[in-house]
Amino acid sequence: MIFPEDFVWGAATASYQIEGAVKEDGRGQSIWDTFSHTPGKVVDGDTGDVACDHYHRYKDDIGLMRELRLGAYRFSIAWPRIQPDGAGPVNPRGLAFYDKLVDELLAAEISPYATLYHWDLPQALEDRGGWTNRDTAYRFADYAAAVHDRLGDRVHTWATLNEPWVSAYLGYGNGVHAPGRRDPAEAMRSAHHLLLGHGLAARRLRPGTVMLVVNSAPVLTPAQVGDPSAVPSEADAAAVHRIHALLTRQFLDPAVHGTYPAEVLEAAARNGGTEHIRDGDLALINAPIDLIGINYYNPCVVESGPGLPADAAWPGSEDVRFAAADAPTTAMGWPIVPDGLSRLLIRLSHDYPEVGLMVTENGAAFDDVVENGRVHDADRLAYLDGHLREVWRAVQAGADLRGYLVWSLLDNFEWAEGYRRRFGIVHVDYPTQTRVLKDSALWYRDVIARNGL
Ligand SMILES: N=[N+]=NCCCCNC(=O)[C@@H]1[C@H]2[C@H](O)[C@@H](O)[C@H](O)[C@@H](CO)[C@@H]12
Repeated sequence: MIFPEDFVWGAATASYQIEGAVKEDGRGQSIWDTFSHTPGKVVDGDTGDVACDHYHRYKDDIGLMRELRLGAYRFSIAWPRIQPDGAGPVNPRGLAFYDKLVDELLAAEISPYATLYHWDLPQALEDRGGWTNRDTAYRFADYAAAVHDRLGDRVHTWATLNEPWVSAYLGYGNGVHAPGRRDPAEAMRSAHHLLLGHGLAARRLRPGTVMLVVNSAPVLTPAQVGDPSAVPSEADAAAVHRIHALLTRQFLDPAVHGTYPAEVLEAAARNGGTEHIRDGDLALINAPIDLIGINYYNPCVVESGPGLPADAAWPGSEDVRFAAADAPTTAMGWPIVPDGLSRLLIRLSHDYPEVGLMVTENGAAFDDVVENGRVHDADRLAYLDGHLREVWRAVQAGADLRGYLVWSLLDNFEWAEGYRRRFGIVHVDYPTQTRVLKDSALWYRDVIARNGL
């Protein structure tokens, strides 16, 4: 299975998950600093205070990327390093870190892909309402412009947001993520303002290549997981349609087509109203973009039935029951369904033919053991192999798929799960900060070398 000649192979990380140095060089506090230091929010009371100490070790980490022959490295920029209070003058020492990071990547012949927002909102903006406050969208656009002014001569691929669904519905809906608020109306307002920020920022990142990165999944009934030809009941088909609208179309329809699905407008009307959606907003959100970044881990399995009554993560899903998949699971409890990725990519390439696609995250957490300086992570290697075969199938089926970025380069701070969940193809021993290439990394290096499986 050989991929197109210009297919991009890479890896992805995010600032709060790997950098550490949370008080260094003028960095301001983010909502994840606040959240992780709030007792009970993160497993084992873990925080991103040190993480992988990438802020100080980035040159060695880029050396590992070069050893793996990565063509691209997707990282995120910590807004609180650039504008400690989320607005106003740029902090030169904060920007200087990313300036050096980019130069080191280019010297290693690795293309820098920068994500502007991977969840570490400046706390000062949250103190003024965060993403429930429309003004935050405008602050985000100013921040994006300031970073692009400095790095845009060398960074040519930009992601505005990482997974606005997670930011809105886990941050403001069920409170599992920072800032830990639990209000479905606030979650829906936040989703809209995140999209507004995306649209405003996208216009200020040209002439770069601009993408919106979403967590997406094929929404399937239990029967469809193993049998794509299974025909759902009318009620189950309605449940599938609704969740696909809430999870994926809520973000891609506005961004690519300048429209909201009726299901989203109805859910908003029943959860706080739609006053926050002002005339002209959809035109602002619908800024031209080049790529959709797809973060895929597992399918979303649903059927009709009593919904999760107070689950503010899914307002508008009252008559949908989330079901288990008949499949093995990763250490996160997420079902392993490789063909879910090809089914998703082919569906999205049909629904949004105007834009290209890139797999911007795909990977798996499994418990790792270091033995004799090696990590034989056969489960992770099998997960990646199986999913890459599906990526290849999607390309063969005609999807305009530009590349694949594995999540993640390094074991890192896995949000509310802390450090106990390891997604890296490179093992990190946190007490010593020693890096070890796992078997999956050695395998991935060979995949890149032969441009295929
Ligand atoms: N209800 N519910 N649904 C929960 C769906 C959440 C899916 N999680 C992701 O996609 C996150 C993405 C993130 O970019 C990265 O920063 C995370 O480390 C990985 C691994 O967790 C994935």
